[in-house]
Amino acid sequence: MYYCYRKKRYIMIYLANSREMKSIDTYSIETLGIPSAVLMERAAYATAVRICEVLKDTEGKKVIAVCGSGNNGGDGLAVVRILTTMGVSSAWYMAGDTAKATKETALQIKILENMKVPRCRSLDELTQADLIVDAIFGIGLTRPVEGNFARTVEAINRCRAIGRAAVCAVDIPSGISTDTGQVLGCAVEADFTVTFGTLKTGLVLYPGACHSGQVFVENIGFPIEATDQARIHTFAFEKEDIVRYLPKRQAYSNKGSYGRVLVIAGSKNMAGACFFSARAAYNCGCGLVRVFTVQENHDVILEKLPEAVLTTYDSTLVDMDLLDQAIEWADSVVLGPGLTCAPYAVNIVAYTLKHCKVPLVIDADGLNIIAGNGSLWDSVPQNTVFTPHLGEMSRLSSMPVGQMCLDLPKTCREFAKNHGIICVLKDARTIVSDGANCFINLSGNDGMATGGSGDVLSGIIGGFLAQKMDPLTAAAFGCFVHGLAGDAARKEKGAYGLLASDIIQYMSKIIR
Ligand SMILES: NC(=O)C1=CN([C@@H]2O[C@H](COP(=O)(O)OP(=O)(O)OC[C@H]3O[C@@H](n4cnc5c(N)ncnc54)[C@H](O)[C@@H]3O)[C@@H](O)[C@H]2O)[C@@H](O)CC1
Ligand SMILES: Nc1ncnc2c1ncn2[C@@H]1O[C@H](COP(=O)(O)OP(=O)(O)O)[C@@H](O)[C@H]1O
Ligand SMILES: [K+]
Repeated sequence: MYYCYRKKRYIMIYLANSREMKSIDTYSIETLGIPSAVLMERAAYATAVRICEVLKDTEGKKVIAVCGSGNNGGDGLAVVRILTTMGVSSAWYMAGDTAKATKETALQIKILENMKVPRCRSLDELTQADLIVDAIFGIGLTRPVEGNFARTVEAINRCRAIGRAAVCAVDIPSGISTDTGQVLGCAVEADFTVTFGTLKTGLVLYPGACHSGQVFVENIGFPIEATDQARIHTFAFEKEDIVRYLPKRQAYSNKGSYGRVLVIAGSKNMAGACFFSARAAYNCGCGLVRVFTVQENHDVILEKLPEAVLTTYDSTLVDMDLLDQAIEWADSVVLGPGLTCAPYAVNIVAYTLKHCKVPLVIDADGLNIIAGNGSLWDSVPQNTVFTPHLGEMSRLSSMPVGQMCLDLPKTCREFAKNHGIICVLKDARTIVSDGANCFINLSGNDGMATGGSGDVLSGIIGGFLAQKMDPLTAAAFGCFVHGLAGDAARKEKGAYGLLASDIIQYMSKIIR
């Protein structure tokens, strides 16, 4: 859960990487002249207030801050001073070398020494804490945590694991990469994180999101122009964005006004994929959906989705004229769910890629067919939306899943850039990129790891594309709506029994 201070100007949530965050910091301090100590004071004050809120009654409670020698450590030391002045019993432990302290951190040490605030000399003393402040590393972490630092991180985690102390991470849990959310060596597990200025990508990407606990984003006085000049390129939708981005309905309109989606999907014994995709496209407001599928699916689709227009084919002899007419008719095309990789399906994919002039979403077997037939890349239209899960992405890019996971935003962005497409890299935190900007989807839950869930997503994206949304927005916004519908379904049905059809059903609670 993320608590952001209300933004005055920005729509969507901004997610900074370490370079962008440092740029905001440096610009505020060096160009605008805001003293570093002022920012540090506000950061520490905001953290101290959150700590008091979490501790509720601070009487008899003890807080110990574990600090590095960088400015993250400086924040931690200032937290100890502020808590002390608030009457909270507090102490500090230096995990870093004081001789290497930054000027701001050295100043904080000096003040604590002048105030005679107790300093812990051994990690064993951490067991006396009711709350540990993790201020070893922030956005300045550059390499794996090892040696004494690793032992310190482990000591903090031990205190938490035995239920002795709660842990508050300052800015980001120490050991979590600000850019990728990966654990560099080892990392602190926090109950909550107080982060400054803006969310960081490492706080929302897994496993960083699990290490961060509840995240509070605090305004510490970075001016808006400092954020603007940093050119943050990663965003996330939030609930308030739904009304802003949803295609508008007009009283003076008809079904032709909201676009026509062609769903090329399904095969013998795979009727569900076309049903899910087609139904989801209807549910996001498009005017007409045509399903292009094998003749064996005729009756079941008509029964399950009588609203759909049907074009069926004989898979032993696909009539490409029928396919051509269907493509001509459409305002957007969804290609691939449940299609199989049979030779006739390869022909359908090849024909569609070559002749489709409207926005296209390629999913599931559409992706597998391209992965298995490299020459098809030549006919993929620019800005086509690809929706691979990690396995499909591995087939498409020949990159092992483990390697992709080291930096999912980079994997997604580079794939999109290299191929001139929009990539929707589906995972617990789906990433969407056009090769330049990235969206990280913050909605959704593990109940959605269920058959057909991806078919629903491709239908939603196709539905928004038909309503003239630009492909990047349709892809990112589609993921957000899909996840919110999954969250609403989970709330009422729980995670275990959640089915793809529930996601479709709950869509109408999200977009109305
Ligand atoms: N300018 C300021 O005064 C502000 C600083 N802020 C805080 O400052 C933090 C960033 O401070 P810094 O840039 O000093 O960076 P950090 O305090 O995150 O730490 C960087 C230091 O640790 C070293 N280091 C990196 N990885 C290491 C590893 N694995 N093992 C051992 N040493 C390692 C680096 O060489 C560097 O000396 C933010 O996260 C935030 O908490 C905020 O309070 C905002 C204002
Ligand atoms: N743990 C999770 N948290 C959030 N979303 C998830 C999670 N697991 C799966 N999803 C979402 O569910 C969908 C699954 O898609 P996909 O793997 O293609 O399923 P299928 O092939 O069964 O249709 C994706 O949109 C993915 O982001
Ligand atoms: K930290």
